[in-house]
Amino acid sequence: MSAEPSFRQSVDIMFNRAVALMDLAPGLEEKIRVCNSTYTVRFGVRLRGRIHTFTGYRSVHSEHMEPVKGGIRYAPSVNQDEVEALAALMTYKCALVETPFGGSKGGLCIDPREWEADELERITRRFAFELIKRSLIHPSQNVPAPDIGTGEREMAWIADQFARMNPTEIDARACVTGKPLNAGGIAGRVEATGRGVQYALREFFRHKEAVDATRMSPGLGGKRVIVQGLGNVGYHAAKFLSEEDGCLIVGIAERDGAIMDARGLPVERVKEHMAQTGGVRGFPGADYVAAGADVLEGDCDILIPAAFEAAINLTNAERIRAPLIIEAANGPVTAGADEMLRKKGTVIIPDMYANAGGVTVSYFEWVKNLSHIRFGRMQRRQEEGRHQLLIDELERLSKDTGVGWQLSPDFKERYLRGADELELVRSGLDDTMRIAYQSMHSVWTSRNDVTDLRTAAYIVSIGRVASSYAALGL
Ligand SMILES: NC(=O)c1ccc[n+]([C@@H]2O[C@H](COP(=O)([O-])OP(=O)(O)OC[C@H]3O[C@@H](n4cnc5c(N)ncnc54)[C@H](O)[C@@H]3O)[C@@H](O)[C@H]2O)c1
Repeated sequence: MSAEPSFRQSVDIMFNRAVALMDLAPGLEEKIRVCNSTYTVRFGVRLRGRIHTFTGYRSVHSEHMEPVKGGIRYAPSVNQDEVEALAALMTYKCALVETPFGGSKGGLCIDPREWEADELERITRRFAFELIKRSLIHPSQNVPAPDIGTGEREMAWIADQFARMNPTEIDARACVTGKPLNAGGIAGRVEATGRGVQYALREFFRHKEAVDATRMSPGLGGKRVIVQGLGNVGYHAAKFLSEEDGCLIVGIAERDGAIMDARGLPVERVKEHMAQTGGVRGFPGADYVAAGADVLEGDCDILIPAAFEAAINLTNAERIRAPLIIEAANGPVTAGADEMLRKKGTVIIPDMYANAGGVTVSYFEWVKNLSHIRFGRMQRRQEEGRHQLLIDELERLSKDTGVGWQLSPDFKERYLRGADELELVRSGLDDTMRIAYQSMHSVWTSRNDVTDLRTAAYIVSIGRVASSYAALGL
């Protein structure tokens, strides 16, 4: 059995498979594939009576559109290969869901659980300082977002650091997305990636050819799901899926092991248990398995790896039983495992599509910051006016024709209320996930030489990046 390629090589292998089926201008393939630049910084922060040196990265994969976009990850294992792979995936993801960004990604080698909040704030501000002074954080150049180990809190610190260093920049808040609502964030960003996974699955199950390929019944009802990682993405995906009629979360794998319950796990209570105890072990009423990764091989309909890359690899791919895998994490299936699974007939909904909900809503947040107005604030009055006209007309018709019907007060109230920001964000996300799926699906089902969704997704994305280069020049 051959050794696993690195994460970066894995992404390139998948890219090359798609490019072989495309007719790109000579040399363009290489220009699209390579990472434009990666900045490495080592900086010191005085903490706990001594200087601690930290290593961070910000990689820019493609600037065919600017700003470039991609999260900042805090984990001890962060390295250049990883951020470059993640930055490349960002380029393809943004192209697939048509957010007008190039791809980037950053990371800091740190275990955030080892530091107090005030220490993390100092480390984050210092890291942000290094990136801001090189325009690697900037509203029109490079816009980070949360990833593993970071969230709203870190994004608020970064935004504030940028504002302090650029006091006259009116668009300062647009330098980063995933901020808290009261610091320029947008409703629905925290849940966005998990919500996107739910919308992606709903759309997948609407297409007969897709469902047939999994040999499952249509719809999400009755589906048994196993999730790996109950962090931001995994928790929201599991929670929203458990709210779908008849869909059961039968297994959750976390750092400290996994829990199983064929009757369905109550996701919010599991999350509360994790917050109190630090893990899933000891969750009442569920079976506990110490070797958490084994649960990925369990009997289920949908497997959702939502923790980290290479979770499904050459050592376990053959034993994966789920007919459908949706890659909520980035790169959870290695190139070798991907090949094995394709041969077995497992359908994989690829990461660049499956977890694109995050960057989609980040795009909405960035637009909101640049326009300096909450979504729905102006539309609401306008909508109310139009809805009132319709209601008046219906009531007049009812009177004139003598047909005795009336709109219920409850209907009027709901109809007149107008959309709020969360509804607008969710509907924009749903539209995006549907349209992106359809673009991938039509390549998958219309070409005999394309046998999987990942290759189809790459073909759509690479084609769009290539068109940008053709329009702009290099
Ligand atoms: N946050 C986003 O908006 C976003 C967007 C797109 C993609 N992603 C991708 O989704 C994945 C998860 O990101 P996140 O933001 O949810 O991170 P997170 O830090 O919030 O959650 C990660 C979870 O995985 C768990 N975990 C760690 N090691 C594990 C192990 N060995 N087995 C099982 N669980 C383990 C952690 O305990 C944690 O609960 C990453 O690949 C990330 O790049 C995140």
